[in-house]
Amino acid sequence: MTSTLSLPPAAVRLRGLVRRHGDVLALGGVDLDVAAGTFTAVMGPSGSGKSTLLRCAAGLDRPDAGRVEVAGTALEGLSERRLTLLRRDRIGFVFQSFNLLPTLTAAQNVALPLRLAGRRPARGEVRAALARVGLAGRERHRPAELSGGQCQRVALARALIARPAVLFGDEPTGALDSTTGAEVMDMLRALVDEEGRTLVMVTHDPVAAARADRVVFLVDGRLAGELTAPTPTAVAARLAALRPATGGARGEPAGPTGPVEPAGAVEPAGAVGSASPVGSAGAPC
Ligand SMILES: Nc1ncnc2c1ncn2[C@@H]1O[C@H](COP(=O)(O)OP(=O)(O)OP(=O)(O)O)[C@@H](O)[C@H]1O
Repeated sequence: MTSTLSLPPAAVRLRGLVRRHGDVLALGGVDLDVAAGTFTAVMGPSGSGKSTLLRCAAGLDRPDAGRVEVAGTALEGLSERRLTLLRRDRIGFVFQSFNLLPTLTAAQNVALPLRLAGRRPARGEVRAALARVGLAGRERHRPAELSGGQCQRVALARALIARPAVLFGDEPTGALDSTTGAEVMDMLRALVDEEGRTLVMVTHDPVAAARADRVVFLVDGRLAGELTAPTPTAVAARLAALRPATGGARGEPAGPTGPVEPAGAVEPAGAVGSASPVGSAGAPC
């Protein structure tokens, strides 16, 4: 038996991950391990491949080469059906846009992944999930009756209801004002500290990234270092140091060695918290 096999599996293990979008090399061979029960932030200039990395790691996108393991299960070679089941049962996802179904109440939105799995929620399960994110008493509210921060909390409760092995977040506070975003970050941090959840989050915000245990940096689809025990100042300084090499600040295309196309909005069509592709009828609050 090799020493690798004797180690407990990482919650997420990426090896040699390559993903092309046409002529664009979005990921150029990424190796990354995420330990269970930790909070990892992914940062980098616009177009550096952060969303692509997250989507591949969460089984929402298939890499062209390389290996993805989530909670010890290798994703390559899984049929679409088995991949869908894995996403449904083992992976949670929250996005910048909350993707709540506007005609459903908060409780119905949270229960949706269970319903889609053919499971009736246990008595009190949905109520408890909403209470966990500070929304006790809001069960019957529809998204239009909730603030943006409350909608993101509903999305969070929905992502967690099936108790996924890993929660992925793609700029989960990106649509929120700083105070509300900080509240959501408090909640995410508490999920790791108090419940041992594993969280991997893409963000552009050094303050949000500094809530993580570890920040990994991507440039031109490749890992470009990491920070442990990050502070906002250290994260911002590292980001600033990355930018000259890649041609500019956020929103500018990467430099000559980088991707040749402008960054596209990578909206995860149809994802509703559990990473199951179950329709895209959700609308922001
Ligand atoms: N579906 C797609 N089709 C074509 N090109 C794509 C697609 N998705 C991503 N890309 C390209 O791949 C590269 C990486 O994109 P990605 O969205 O992963 O970067 P990012 O770091 O998340 O960017 P941002 O911070 O702007 O969201 C970019 O050049 C982008 O334009």
